[in-house]
Amino acid sequence: MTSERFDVVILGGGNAGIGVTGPVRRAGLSVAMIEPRELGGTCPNRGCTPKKILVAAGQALHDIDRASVHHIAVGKPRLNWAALIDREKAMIRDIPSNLARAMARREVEVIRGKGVFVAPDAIGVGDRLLQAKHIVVATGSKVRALPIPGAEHMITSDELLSERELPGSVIFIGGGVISLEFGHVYARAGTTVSVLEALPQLLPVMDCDAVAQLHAESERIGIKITTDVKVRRIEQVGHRLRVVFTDGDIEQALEADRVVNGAGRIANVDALDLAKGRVEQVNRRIVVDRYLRSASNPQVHVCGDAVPVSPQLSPLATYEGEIVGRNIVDGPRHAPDYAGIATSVYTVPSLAAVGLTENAAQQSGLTIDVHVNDMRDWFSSQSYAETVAWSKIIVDRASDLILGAHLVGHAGQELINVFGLAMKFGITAKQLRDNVYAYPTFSADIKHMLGHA
Ligand SMILES: Cc1cc2nc3c(=O)[nH]c(=O)nc-3n(C[C@H](O)[C@H](O)[C@H](O)COP(=O)(O)OP(=O)(O)OC[C@H]3O[C@@H](n4cnc5c(N)ncnc54)[C@H](O)[C@@H]3O)c2cc1C
Ligand SMILES: NC(=O)c1ccc[n+]([C@@H]2O[C@H](COP(=O)([O-])OP(=O)(O)OC[C@H]3O[C@@H](n4cnc5c(N)ncnc54)[C@H](O)[C@@H]3O)[C@@H](O)[C@H]2O)c1
Repeated sequence: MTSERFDVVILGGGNAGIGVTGPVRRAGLSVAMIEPRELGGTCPNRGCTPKKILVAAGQALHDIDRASVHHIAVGKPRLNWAALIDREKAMIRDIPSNLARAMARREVEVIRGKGVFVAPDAIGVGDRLLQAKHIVVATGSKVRALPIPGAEHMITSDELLSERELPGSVIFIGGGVISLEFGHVYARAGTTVSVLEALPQLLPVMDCDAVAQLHAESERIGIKITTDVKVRRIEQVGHRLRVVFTDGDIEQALEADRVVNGAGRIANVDALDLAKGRVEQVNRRIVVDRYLRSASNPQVHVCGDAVPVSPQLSPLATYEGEIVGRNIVDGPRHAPDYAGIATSVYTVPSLAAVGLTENAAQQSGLTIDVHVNDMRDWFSSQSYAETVAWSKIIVDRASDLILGAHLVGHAGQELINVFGLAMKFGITAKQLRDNVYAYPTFSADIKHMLGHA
């Protein structure tokens, strides 16, 4: 086997891998990208983008449900689920080929297959051997396997985005982002939805008061939520599935047409033969330094969901990819800064957040002001007949800087970026209050969310 030489070999053609290509190609380095599936990876093909198309349908059903508040009489909506899935697939169909053209324009050689380490500076893919000055692990994440009997009966978000038949009932194991986002769409479409969460709180990393708002709203639309449970096993019962779990000492069971593994995703690095690359891992997590390089082999860089220590978010994967690309070009100078990264749970209404939760802010030792508002009786909320409209903004009293913002409803998935911008560029609470906003908009309420100085 003759070896080919590249400056950079990237494993994975998702957001992270593609993010690397900009800086390294601008610097004129030769690049090979290895990808076995659709270019673009999870976000455009099996994640954010197709999911949001279903969420948009859920929003439409919500709006129809609220139509009577505006004195609009509508009949019971009928959702053609198969046609919705077809619309979703049609909308994302061209993304991989568009990205292939973009990679060709950047003169990145895309190689089809799965890459594995064969040496600290070499990757094998099919019958090719690629030697590289820099190797980038951008292989994303995969659903965390659950070690329970009957785990093989579970499906994942991949199937939820593809199945053309709307199930009558679904049990989600795990009360995280994926379960709640799909659970809201399904519940609005008429499916009976149950969520079983191991911890006392849904979305354990989010602000507990914000989660309480979303929890109540999820129950209002009919989702049955049980927290603090231990799932024991899954059994086939005819054409249905039964999930057996314990709630305290009491064994209980729920039955449904489908059971979904929504119990988290882990870095997808266990099939890479990391030992041959001299890449240290602990519990199947690559150990990285602050520049996103392997702690044991600095020729190897890691970005996106494959990084075990940063949130699994699509814009963050692109950002980390760009950081890795810049470090390859400039040497190890650029470390990621995760402050001010806004995120949203795309339920209807959404839960949007940036920065510290109140608990984390309390523990930071800073003196904080916490502005909490139930905004349901504000004019903007009433105009749009919002069912929930809630905000918590946390401000550092000494510097007047925003430490965290948590919004449920009230266009939070858009407004959160204003708070993210403020956090990143040091805009104070006073400056946010002093800004003149277009009126009437949800953004104009930012002034009032911050209370009076
Ligand atoms: C259902 C769902 C919804 C989501 N919604 C959102 C959202 O709304 N907002 C948000 O910010 N994030 C969302 N995410 C998370 C987001 O999709 C990921 O954080 C992001 O796609 C990660 O990008 P990545 O490049 O690190 O990994 P990926 O996009 O997964 O790319 C990794 C690529 O590596 C390839 N690969 C694997 N093994 C090898 C190998 N051995 N050799 C070569 N290539 C290999 C894979 O085929 C894959 O294409 C969602 C995720 C899911 C599952
Ligand atoms: N809107 C978005 O930005 C978005 C959307 C979807 C996914 N994502 C990303 O994908 C990642 C994976 O999503 P996810 O929803 O699978 O994970 P998650 O980490 O959001 O939630 C997993 C949940 O499952 C619970 N859990 C774990 N083991 C369990 C068990 N045995 N029984 C019951 N509950 C259990 C956890 O306590 C947690 O609440 C997220 O962390 C997120 O970063 C982001």
